[in-house]
Amino acid sequence: MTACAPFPLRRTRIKICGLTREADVRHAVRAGADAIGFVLYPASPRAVTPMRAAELARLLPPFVTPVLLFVNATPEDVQAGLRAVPQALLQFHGDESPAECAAHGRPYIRAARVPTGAGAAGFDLLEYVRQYASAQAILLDAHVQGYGGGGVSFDWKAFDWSDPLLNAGDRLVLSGGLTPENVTDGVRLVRPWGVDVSSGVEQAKGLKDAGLIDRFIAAVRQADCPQA
Ligand SMILES: O=C(O)c1ccccc1N[C@@H]1O[C@H](COP(=O)(O)O)[C@@H](O)[C@H]1O
Repeated sequence: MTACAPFPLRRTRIKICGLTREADVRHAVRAGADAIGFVLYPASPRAVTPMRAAELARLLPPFVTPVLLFVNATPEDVQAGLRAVPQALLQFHGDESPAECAAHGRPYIRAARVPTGAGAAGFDLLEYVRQYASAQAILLDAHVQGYGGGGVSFDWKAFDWSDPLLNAGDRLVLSGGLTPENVTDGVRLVRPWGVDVSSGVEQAKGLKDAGLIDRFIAAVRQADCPQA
């Protein structure tokens, strides 16, 4: 773990997503993850059932948040997830409208799918942030084929992160293709409230790699330390 003197000025929150195994959940928590995501999207290679998400969520100690990820799920499916993991935060990664996201009366994370390459510059992120005013967090993912978890980044330099309207309320979560190698730069540039990673800490889809998790978290902590 990187040491900062006298202490980090901020502590970027870390969510690790797409866990399917007990050992991975235990390791992510020991390593310092703040939130653990379970994918309740049957088409994902990382999908778990609500019952399996509940088994894994039972391993979480206090102050580590379970997150249930959905893609265009029916309200009944979201409710089934919440019955299984009642303390969960919701994450909507599909085409859900603000009203659909808010309909469950629960805090939720809304994933914005930012076009890759030069397309990012044409994406009105400020308008998106305004549209989802009821979201507890706006997660910035790259728009890939499928709905996410693609290990692809968008051009972080396409936006003015110093715009107080964009970064208002400390609710941005940087995601999409983060790895132990690029996350320090991403955090230093965007200064998000949190980061979310799936592919970048995996040995195979749904199977996390303890060494990569350790390196990822150390790299985030490095970004939290004031630069010399
Ligand atoms: O992980 C998935 O399979 C997934 C499926 C559908 C929507 C989102 C999904 N994962 C989320 O995508 C982002 C970026 O992931 P990656 O780090 O680029 O692999 C992240 O929020 C995952 O939680």
